[in-house]
Amino acid sequence: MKIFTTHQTKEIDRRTIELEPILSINLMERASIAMTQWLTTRFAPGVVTVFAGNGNNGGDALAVARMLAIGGWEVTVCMASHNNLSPECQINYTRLTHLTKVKLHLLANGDAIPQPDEGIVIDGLLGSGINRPAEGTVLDMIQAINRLSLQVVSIDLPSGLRGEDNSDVPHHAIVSATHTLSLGFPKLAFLFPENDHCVGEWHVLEFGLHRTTIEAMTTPWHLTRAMDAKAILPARDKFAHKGHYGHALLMSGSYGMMGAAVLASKACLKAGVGLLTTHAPRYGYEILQTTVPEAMVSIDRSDILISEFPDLTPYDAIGIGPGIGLKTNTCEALAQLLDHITTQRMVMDADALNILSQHPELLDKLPRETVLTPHPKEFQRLAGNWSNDYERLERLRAFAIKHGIVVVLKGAYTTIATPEGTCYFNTTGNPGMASAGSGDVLTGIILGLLSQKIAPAQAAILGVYLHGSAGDIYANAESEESLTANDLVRHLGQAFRELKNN
Ligand SMILES: NC(=O)C1=CN([C@@H]2O[C@H](COP(=O)(O)OP(=O)(O)OC[C@H]3O[C@@H](n4cnc5c(N)ncnc54)[C@H](O)[C@@H]3O)[C@@H](O)[C@H]2O)[C@@H](O)CC1
Ligand SMILES: [K+]
Repeated sequence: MKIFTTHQTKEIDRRTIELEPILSINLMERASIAMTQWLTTRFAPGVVTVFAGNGNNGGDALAVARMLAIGGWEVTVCMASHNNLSPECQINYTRLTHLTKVKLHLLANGDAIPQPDEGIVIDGLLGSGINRPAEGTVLDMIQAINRLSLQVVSIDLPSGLRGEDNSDVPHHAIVSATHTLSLGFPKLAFLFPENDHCVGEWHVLEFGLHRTTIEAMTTPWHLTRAMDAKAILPARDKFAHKGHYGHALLMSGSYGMMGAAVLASKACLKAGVGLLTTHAPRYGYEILQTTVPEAMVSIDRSDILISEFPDLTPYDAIGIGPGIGLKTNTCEALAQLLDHITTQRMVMDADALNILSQHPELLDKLPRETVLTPHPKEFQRLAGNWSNDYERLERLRAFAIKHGIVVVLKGAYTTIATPEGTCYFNTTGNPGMASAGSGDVLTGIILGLLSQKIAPAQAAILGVYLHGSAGDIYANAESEESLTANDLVRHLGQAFRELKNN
């Protein structure tokens, strides 16, 4: 699903009005009907306090207020004034004033800001038209809303929040919503951890924007829904043999860190690879042979770390990093590997990424479309610091473009950036997955998918989706708290099935 900028969304609104064609006021009515339907399926009729601004976000709010009043709700509306309204807001203001049972507070008349202690609040003060941090009366209303202990439903955006970059906006100048009803598309800002305090649960409401315009408009930002991940999943051939699904080489483990190699190996096998060879230090031999009997083991000359790599000819894809440590011999083996790799696809994680940040000259040797899977700290070591989430996203895109690689930045809404600078935000997963070994499992899954000749960016998108989905399946059945990396491996089968049946 595409994520557009606020500017693009306005253009889509405009083209819908022109090409459908539909009057702007009627498009607003359609959006307001979609929001009212959402509200009435979620809440029983009761008390609602509506805060409306003077632009089209306020127009939406006034239309929703009218529809709820007609539906039997007890409606109070609060506005700064009824002057300088946008044309659509003016029409909806007039329509609302015909309903005598709606209580209207105009702060310009000296009315106090209502302080309801029951029902729900609708926030339609500011939407995508915000052009400066909120101030004056609007800021007073935002702060009044935030002092209430009621559920707040924001129209399109929590008032005060911009669709993209919010680096100059203080938290106290944004409404803290319980739910945000995003019109047409999600906003980029919803996906940033720094906005978690204000966005609440967000929901995208469709209201019939112009299809062809949406299809033709390009954007670097996408959200991966089940149908997008499913489209990547290749069908399995009835006459396939194990060579069909590729031979993966996993280079993983060191003394005391063999668990990483076990988890990544298991995950790679569960992701459907044909054959797996795990290259590990000598001390890892028995561990791997007993815990992952399906994998072949290639033994390093070193007892305790990886210091070499096997002949690469048989392999379709290589995964390196989980638990390998940062010793000089291992760094040298990695540098050598990068000199010898030919057609193999590659995924690098954990200590392999730390080696890259210690030896940045190696970044130039990465084969095009190598997949790196850093968590934010690892990415910071690779690419430098950032001061806000928007800047972090820009840095991620720039880094992927500069080095011609696929970067998987892990976290809530794990973001996959391609060498072309396109970003895919994942929608599965839960906080229970921020635990030891979770990353090793992801590396194994992506390695398994790469071996099956799925293109690197697609393998990353699908792998991240399945990994999160396995976590969600477990958390729904058990709990987030008890989730361990092994649970992710165990539920990968169900994650595949759910995706196929979707
Ligand atoms: N084509 C349409 O009619 C549609 C518009 N939609 C709604 O329209 C909204 C955008 O409407 P607008 O572009 O009118 O913008 P807004 O309603 O977001 O706000 C614009 C008004 O607020 C003022 N303003 C900006 N920043 C301010 C600040 N910090 N403090 C105080 N006032 C400030 C502006 O000068 C302007 O008067 C969307 O968010 C959505 O809710 C939806 O109804 C969908 C269709
Ligand atoms: K709003």
